[in-house]
Amino acid sequence: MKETELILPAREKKPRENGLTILIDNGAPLQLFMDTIDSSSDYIDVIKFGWGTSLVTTYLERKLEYLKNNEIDFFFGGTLFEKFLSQDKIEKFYLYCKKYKCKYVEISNGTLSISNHSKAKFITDFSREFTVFSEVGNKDPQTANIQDSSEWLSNIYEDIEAGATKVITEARESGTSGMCSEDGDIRMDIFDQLTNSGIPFERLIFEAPTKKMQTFFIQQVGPNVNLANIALSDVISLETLRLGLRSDTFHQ
Ligand SMILES: O=C(O)[C@H](CS(=O)(=O)O)OP(=O)(O)O
Repeated sequence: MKETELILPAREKKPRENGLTILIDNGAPLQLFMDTIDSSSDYIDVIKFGWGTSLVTTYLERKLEYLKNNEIDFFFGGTLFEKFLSQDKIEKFYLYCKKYKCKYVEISNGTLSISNHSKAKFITDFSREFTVFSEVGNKDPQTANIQDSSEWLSNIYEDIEAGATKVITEARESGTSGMCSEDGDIRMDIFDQLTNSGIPFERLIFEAPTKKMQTFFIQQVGPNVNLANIALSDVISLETLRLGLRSDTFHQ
């Protein structure tokens, strides 16, 4: 960032624990991927290869090499974990993560119908060898709608207890389920419950694919809120929101 006399919010330098920006790669072409990193690596902490895209991505190894050279971490989307689990092949998922030298693993139950308790057992198992990001919330809007805020809270506690380093709140790539209503509004019952719970925000990562969601979390939690499912094209835009350099958060 350029030096000026402006007074702006402090941001931890990388590698940081708070204020993480986690991008979602939904299968971007290699050149676009590398250009994004070249232009903005100071503002990218982790890249998630969304759902099962890592299986289909031709240049996965080259992307991983590029991330390593730029000190950016990565993980595979939780849906991939769920896919292996649905076919009773968790050992193969473990080997897949080892093969690609993953440091992080996402453990979720947003699509596959397993209890949070079962999910928590996998969190414990995987946390012996990986840093686990768990995910809470359902991808199906109808199922998500009937998950009340106390269920969210107890699931988050259970995940942390089981060994999750941070817990991701579901919103999908579209921001239309999990912690969001179908029209993209954040469910305030869940957010308020989280705020009142005393769980440090550092332990949470909010999926926030839209500017509206990013603005909300920056306003409510602060510039160093952890945000995920950020599009490759939104890195600089998000950083300016964090810094109060855009109208939406100008008066923070
Ligand atoms: O949970 C997510 O945010 C993503 C993306 S989407 O829900 O498929 O749009 O899934 P994941 O498997 O965690 O990448």
